[in-house]
Amino acid sequence: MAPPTHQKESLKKDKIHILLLEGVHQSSVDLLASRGYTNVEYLKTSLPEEQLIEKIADAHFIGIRSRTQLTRKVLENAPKLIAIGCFCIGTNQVDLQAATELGIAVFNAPYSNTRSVAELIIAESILMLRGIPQKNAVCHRGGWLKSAAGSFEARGKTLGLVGYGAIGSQVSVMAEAMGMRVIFYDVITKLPLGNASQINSLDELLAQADVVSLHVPELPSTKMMIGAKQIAHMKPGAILLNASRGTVVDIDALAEALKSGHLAGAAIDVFPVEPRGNDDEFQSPLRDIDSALLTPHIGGSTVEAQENIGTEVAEKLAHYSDNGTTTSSVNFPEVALPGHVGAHRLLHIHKNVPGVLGAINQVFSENKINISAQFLQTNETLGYVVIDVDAEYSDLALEKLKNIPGTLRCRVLF
Ligand SMILES: NC(=O)C1=CN([C@@H]2O[C@H](COP(=O)(O)OP(=O)(O)OC[C@H]3O[C@@H](n4cnc5c(N)ncnc54)[C@H](O)[C@@H]3O)[C@@H](O)[C@H]2O)C=CC1
Ligand SMILES: O=C(O)CCC(=O)C(=O)O
Repeated sequence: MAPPTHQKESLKKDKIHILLLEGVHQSSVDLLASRGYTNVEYLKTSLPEEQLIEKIADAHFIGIRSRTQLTRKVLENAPKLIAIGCFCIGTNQVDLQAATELGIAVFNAPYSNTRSVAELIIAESILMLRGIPQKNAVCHRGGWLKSAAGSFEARGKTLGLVGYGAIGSQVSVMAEAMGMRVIFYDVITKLPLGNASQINSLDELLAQADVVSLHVPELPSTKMMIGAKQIAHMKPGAILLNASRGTVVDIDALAEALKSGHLAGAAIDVFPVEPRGNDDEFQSPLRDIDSALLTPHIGGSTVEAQENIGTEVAEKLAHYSDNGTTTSSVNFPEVALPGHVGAHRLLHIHKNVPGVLGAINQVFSENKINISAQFLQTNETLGYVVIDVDAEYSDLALEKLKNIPGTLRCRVLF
C-alpha cells in the first residue's frame, strides 16, 4: 500500500467547541488546554432550556453538573454534540436514552466526590443527634438553649443506610468507627463492610434506625421513596438525612413530620426544585423549620472533590475526542483503544441491529480498503466499531459509512 500523500487533520482542536456550564472547576479548563483544547466557553450557571438549545447548537462537547437538564429536546438540537461530561456522580439530569439513541457518549466521575458526601453525612449525623440546628437558630435570635434534652451521642445509635453503593458503604465504615450500629437496605445483595448488616425491607430499616440516610440514585423506583407512609414507619424522634436527590423524598410530608415533632430533625442537601444559580431564590417548605439543616446541594462541593472531578471528566472527554476511548462511559460500549499513529481512525456508532456490521465490512471489501486495526464493542442498544485505515482512504470510507442504515454518528480522527 502506498504511503499517504498528505496528512490531513481532523477537525482542528481549536475548532472543537467545548461548552462548560455550572462553574466546573478550573482544573477542567487546564486539563483541556494541556491537551490542546482551547475553544472553551465557560459559564458559572446552568441555562434554561431555550438558552441552552441556542448555545448547544454549536457545541461538540458539553460539561455540566447536576442542575443543567439535558432533555431529549435539547439533545435533538445538538447536531454536533459528540459527548457529554457530567462533572458529578449523578447522571439523572441527562436523558440517557435520548443521548444513546443519538449516539452521544456520556461520561461522569463516579467516585471523585464520594468521600466528600460521606464526610458531610457523618458530620450531620452528630449535629442532628445533638439538635445543633435548633440551638444554633435560637442563638442567632438572641436566645440561649442550654439543655441536654433531646441531645444524644452517636455511639450506640443505629444508622440506617438506604442504598449501599460507593457513598453508603463509605458512610458505613466511618459510622462504625464512631461506634454506631449500621444497617442498610439495598435492592441488590451487597457485601456488608465491618459489622454492618443488610436488612430485607425498607420498612424494617425505617423501624429500627435512629438516623436514616439516603444514598440511592434518582430512578423511577426511587422517586418519592420516602413519603408520609415511610416517615410514619420511622421511630418517633428519628432523624432523616438526604444527600441523594430531591425527588427521593416527599418534601411536604417531611415538613409535616418535622412540625408535628414525629421526626426530631432532617438534614437536606438536595431538593425537588433547586435554584439555577447562587443569585436565584431558594424556595422550600423547610425554610422556616429550625430542626431542618438545609444545605445548597454541596455534598460533593469540596475543593478536593471538585478539582479531581474537573481533571477526571475533562480527561475522559479529551481521550474520547483524541482517540475514541470510551472507558467508563455510562451509556456507550466501553473500549480502551491504543494509539493510531500513522493511520486514520474511523469511529462508527450505530444501532445494534442485525446487518450493520456486514454493511460496514462490505464498505472495506468492495472498495479494497485495507484495515490495519479493528475494534468492536456493543451494548443492548449501540454498536461501536473503530477501524484504522491508511490516510488516503479515510474520506471515502467515512462517506460510505455515514450512509449505512442504522448509523447514528460517524467521525474520523487523523
Ligand atoms: N449531594 C451531592 O452533592 C451528591 C449526591 N449524590 C447522589 O448520591 C447518589 C448515590 O451515589 P453513589 O453511592 O455513588 O451511587 P452508587 O451507584 O454507588 O450506589 C447507589 C446504590 O443504591 C442502590 N439502589 C438503587 N435503587 C435502590 C432502591 N430502590 N432501593 C435501595 N437501594 C437502591 C444501588 O443498588 C446501589 O448500591 C448518586 O446517584 C447521586 O444522585 C452523589 C454525589 C454528590
Ligand atoms: O456538585 C454538583 O453539582 C452535583 C453533585 C452531585 O449531586 C453528584 O455528584 O451527583
